[in-house]
Amino acid sequence: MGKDMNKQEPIIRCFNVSKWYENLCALKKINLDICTGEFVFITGPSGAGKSTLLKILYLDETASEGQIVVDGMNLARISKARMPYLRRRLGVVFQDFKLIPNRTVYENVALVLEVAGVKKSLIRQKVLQVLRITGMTRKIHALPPTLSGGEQQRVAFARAVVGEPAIIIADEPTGSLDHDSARIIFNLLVKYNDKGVTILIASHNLHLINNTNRGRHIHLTNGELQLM
Ligand SMILES: Nc1ncnc2c1ncn2[C@@H]1O[C@H](COP(=O)(O)OP(=O)(O)OP(=O)(O)O)[C@@H](O)[C@H]1O
Repeated sequence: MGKDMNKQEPIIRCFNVSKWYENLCALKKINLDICTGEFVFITGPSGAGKSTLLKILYLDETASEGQIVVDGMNLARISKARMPYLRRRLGVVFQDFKLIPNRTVYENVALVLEVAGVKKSLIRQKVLQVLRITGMTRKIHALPPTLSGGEQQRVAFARAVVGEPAIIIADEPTGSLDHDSARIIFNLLVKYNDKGVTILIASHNLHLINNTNRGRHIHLTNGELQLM
């Protein structure tokens, strides 16, 4: 299939997705298609439901109602055996990095591939490659607490992409970073999008959003979706 045709195919589909936390409705009947290779920004005020939507997509939460299909897999019906495969199709970047503090940069990134059973020599090759892309090679033996916030996020980014995901989901990845570090992370997202990776990013950083011609902008308010 040609690249242009590929772009038309939704890699994420949400049909009437709702999420309740007890009496609180965090998402209300969300309908959303995201095509392969798209770059999508989700904005909205605090409490609008951005993280909830992303968590459902990266399997950290389950929807209360509705149907979600990610990369052809219906999340409500996916078998336990297929779950690790789906997780590997997703690279997740968090605002607070979520690195393991007592493991080195190399070990943090390598862990993803070790869990997936990749052989050691290939792990080394892939980890070195993503550390080079993220500019973190010289900190390969450092522990995360000794790194700046921007450096920690670059390691977290390397960890998210080392398994060559089809989709990168980033929840406020630049939220705690200074402007230059935010720009580096944003440029990495753009670089991967250029390779065909689908990007879904929740961000308050209107400066970055407004300074790129890239992407579709989706706005959430009180759990309801508005296409911009
Ligand atoms: N585990 C939870 N239990 C109960 N309520 C929750 C839980 N997680 C989120 N909520 C509530 O759901 C609503 C949506 O929260 P969510 O974190 O998705 O918003 P958000 O748009 O990501 O906000 P922010 O920009 O501040 O991160 C909020 O009212 C929040 O308090």
